[in-house]
Amino acid sequence: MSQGELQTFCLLEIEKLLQSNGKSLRNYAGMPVPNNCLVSQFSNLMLLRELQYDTVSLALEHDANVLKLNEEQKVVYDKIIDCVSNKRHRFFFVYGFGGTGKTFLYRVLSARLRSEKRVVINVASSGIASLLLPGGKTAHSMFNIPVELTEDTVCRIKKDSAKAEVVRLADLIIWDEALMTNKLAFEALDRTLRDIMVSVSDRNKDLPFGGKVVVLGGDFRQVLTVIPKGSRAEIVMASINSSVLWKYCEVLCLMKNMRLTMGLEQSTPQELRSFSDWILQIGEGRCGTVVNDKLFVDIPSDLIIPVSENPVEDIVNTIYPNLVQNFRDPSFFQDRAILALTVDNVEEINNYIVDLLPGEEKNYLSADLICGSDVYSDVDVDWINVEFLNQIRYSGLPNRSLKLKIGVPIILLRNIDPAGGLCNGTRLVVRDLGRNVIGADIVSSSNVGDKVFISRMNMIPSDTVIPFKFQRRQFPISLSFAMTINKSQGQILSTVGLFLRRPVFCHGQLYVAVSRVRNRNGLKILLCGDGLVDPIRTENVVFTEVFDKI
Ligand SMILES: Nc1ncnc2c1ncn2[C@@H]1O[C@H](COP(=O)(O)OP(=O)(O)OP(=O)(O)O)[C@@H](O)[C@H]1O
Repeated sequence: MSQGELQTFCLLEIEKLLQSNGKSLRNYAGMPVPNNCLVSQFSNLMLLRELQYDTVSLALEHDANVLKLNEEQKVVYDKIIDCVSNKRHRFFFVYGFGGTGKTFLYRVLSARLRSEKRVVINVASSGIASLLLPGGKTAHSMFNIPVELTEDTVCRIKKDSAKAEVVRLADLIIWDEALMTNKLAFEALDRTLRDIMVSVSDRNKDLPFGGKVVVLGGDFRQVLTVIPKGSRAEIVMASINSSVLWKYCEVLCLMKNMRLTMGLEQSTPQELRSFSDWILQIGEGRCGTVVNDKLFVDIPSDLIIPVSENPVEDIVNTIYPNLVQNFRDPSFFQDRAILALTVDNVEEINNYIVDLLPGEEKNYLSADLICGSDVYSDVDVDWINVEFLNQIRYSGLPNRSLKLKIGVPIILLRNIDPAGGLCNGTRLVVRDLGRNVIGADIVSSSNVGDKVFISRMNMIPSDTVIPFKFQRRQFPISLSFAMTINKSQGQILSTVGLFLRRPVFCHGQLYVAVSRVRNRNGLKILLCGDGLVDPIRTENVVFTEVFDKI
């Protein structure tokens, strides 16, 4: 690479990082900008990367792992490979609960096709799930899917761009955790692919996903796409199996739990099987008693945490025993968490624990401001003062006030650098509390042990429930002694405490919570509330109609 090329390459990388934080090199006086003549040459880097896999090592990886596929995985593998090899356009949904080996299967498929110099696009609905896929990206960043979706939305991919070229060449598109995404996003991708693929054959404009082989994966028992304040019908109607595309889809089921074999040091196969069956029954609403149209599940007594006068203290003592002594051990927080239903419950537990811990506390405050206040004709913006903005709290947005100490575990709330393992959902432990940066060690997903620095960023929530846009400048993190059940989706932990101050209220929440552990010994549940609470049973919410359309 010449000096000029090297400079353009570096500037493009810096520009990408800045743009993901809402800034550009052009915002900084005196900073050079990438040389336009060289930019087009580099934009094809994406394609180069897709074609530069080490085919020999991938072939070896494939040959070793394809032999390990179980019978049902092999059926799915053969079907997909057959479609790709014979250029038969198909749309599949791989339906299997956590641990049935969906990711393992995607890895074998990707290794096989990439070893043959074919292009595979691996994406996932969440950043944390994308890290598990080889060369994985979030679907929104790969396909430039707009945040606000309507029935006419298309992805922002120009037909003559390098990205369009990668998409055109792709032999297989895999999209994991598909049920976390609104069906409108898949419909936007479908329209975009038809449009892009017309240049290959006119026929493609009439084929689903422009004639590509598309594999979505997920588990209908889990929490479905989140619609703020959405009704049951709205949530069910927003999932992919309510889409016009679903009629083209072939569902491929995986039922054998491959993760079971990994918890064998601590449980017998029978114990693991019966625990796994109990979880599945919860997920499908097949166990419990119906009282006044509500489904209640009995919790085995050995899973229950007895409640005293201070339930927060009870669950903290159970899940984080000898907290003050263990607090300096970096592995102590790595594999355990308390799960709660609401942001308020999560905050109550996090603040309780951080106050218990030794060390100097630093309180980082956000800077909040309303965006474009003159454009809200239907909102009286005069009463939206800074104090009011400071009080806004909801899932996914860091708090106005962030109380931290060295050694506390935190979770990222934004995708900062997916390639470096810094995604929405990555867990870290704080090592340095600077004025403008926080130093931390990664303790979950890929890149465990890496030391990273996190700076403040501007965040503009896209929540339609708030009738105006505002910006919060804060570190994109929150404490993670406790997290919401929805946030825990996709994470596997060894010790989980489920804190139910009120029963679950949405499809999949109880299932997701109880299925985060590797085996039964790792799960404890605390039932409490202001009114009368049955100490051994809790409500389960399952939108059974979602299974009717599979
Ligand atoms: N055929 C197989 N042979 C050996 N190990 C396997 C096989 N299939 C899956 N596994 C292992 O079982 C574990 C669970 O598999 P995997 O993570 O692929 O499941 P999953 O369905 O993607 O789960 P989740 O939805 O929770 O991410 C992994 O450690 C994986 O390596």
